[in-house]
Amino acid sequence: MVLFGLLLLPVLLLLLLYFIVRPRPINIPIKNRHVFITGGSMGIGLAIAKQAASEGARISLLARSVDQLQKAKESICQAYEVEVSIFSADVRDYDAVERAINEAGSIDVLVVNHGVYYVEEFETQGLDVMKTMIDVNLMGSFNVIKAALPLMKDRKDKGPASIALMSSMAGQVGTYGFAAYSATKFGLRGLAEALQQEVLENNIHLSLIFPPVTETPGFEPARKTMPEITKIISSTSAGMKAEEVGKITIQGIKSGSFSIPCKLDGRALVIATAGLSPQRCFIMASLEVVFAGLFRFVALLLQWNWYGIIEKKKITEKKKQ
Ligand SMILES: NC(=O)C1=CN([C@@H]2O[C@H](COP(=O)(O)OP(=O)(O)OC[C@H]3O[C@@H](n4cnc5c(N)ncnc54)[C@H](OP(=O)(O)O)[C@@H]3O)[C@@H](O)[C@H]2O)C=CC1
Ligand SMILES: CCCCCCCCCCCCCCCC(=O)[C@@H](N)CO
Repeated sequence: MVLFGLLLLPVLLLLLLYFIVRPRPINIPIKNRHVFITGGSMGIGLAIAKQAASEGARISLLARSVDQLQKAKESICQAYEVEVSIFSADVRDYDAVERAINEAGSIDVLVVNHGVYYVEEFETQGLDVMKTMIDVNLMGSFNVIKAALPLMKDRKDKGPASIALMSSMAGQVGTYGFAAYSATKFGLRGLAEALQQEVLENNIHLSLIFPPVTETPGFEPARKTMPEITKIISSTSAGMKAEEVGKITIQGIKSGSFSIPCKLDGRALVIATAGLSPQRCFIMASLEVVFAGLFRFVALLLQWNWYGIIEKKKITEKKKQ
């Protein structure tokens, strides 16, 4: 009897969530569709492009450097028989972005991946550097989506479409040395949550990807200048290769996930920071409901650990002075 009761509760929870999760689950096809990737000329963006190409998508890449775009196109065309178009534009320049997108034609999957990161304590980082991150990462994403949305709504096949935004684990938890960067990535979450409510009727589905530190051309210089404390805290989650993040991104987009973690600890972080984000998968929704308290506890343990590290470092720094 007790056993029956114990089994009934989870079954009821699963059943209830199965019916109430909104938006409803969706699958977004990639094959033969037009995938437009900003920051697609290298790093994570190029890895996403290659994964999409391997699944038979038509690819468009946008970035600034024509040289780098050309190289990216060649490396994709060498490996896969797909159409690749390249567009040189700065995401901060709305007119240039609009021209590129209009030329590329109606988009089925828009991956807003471009981004810059300069890691430094708030006090020493210049306002100009902070503004650059906000302009590129945040306003640049607004520019791209603003320019693409009318065309996306007008797409011919009316099949499920995707807007995927590249956030970061630093967009789920504020991280030492990442004040401005974290702000831009947290900002993307607000954008995605709000926009999802507006474009669902157009069969457009939002995704946010949350990678840990990833080996890319852009990360090399960032690692060199990173504060010691940032290195320690960010290594809480092991680093990844761009190719792995590329695969997971396309997989996540296809399965219509709103939040796309990149590893198991990333999945735990999604649960710990679920808030009022949509969750389409009733099984994940059940895990969130059941494990919310436990993961909050783990989060508090992590904060205990991080603040301990910071305190120790500051004491040894003072002794050196
Ligand atoms: N690497 C990491 O550790 C992590 C990265 N991320 C995020 O993933 C995304 C990609 O990062 P990653 O691959 O490392 O970056 P890279 O620096 O390796 O590549 C960045 C890409 O964005 C383009 N880009 C940069 N600025 C602009 C601009 N103003 N206008 C148009 N395109 C631009 C670059 O081309 P060009 O310079 O020619 O314009 C390039 O194609 C970013 O949003 C980043 O924040 C998230 C978590 C971890
Ligand atoms: C409850 C479960 C907790 C799971 C562990 C949480 C670990 C958080 C670590 C934060 C790391 C942030 C790295 C961002 C790197 C980045 O975005 C790059 N652009 C930087 O160069």
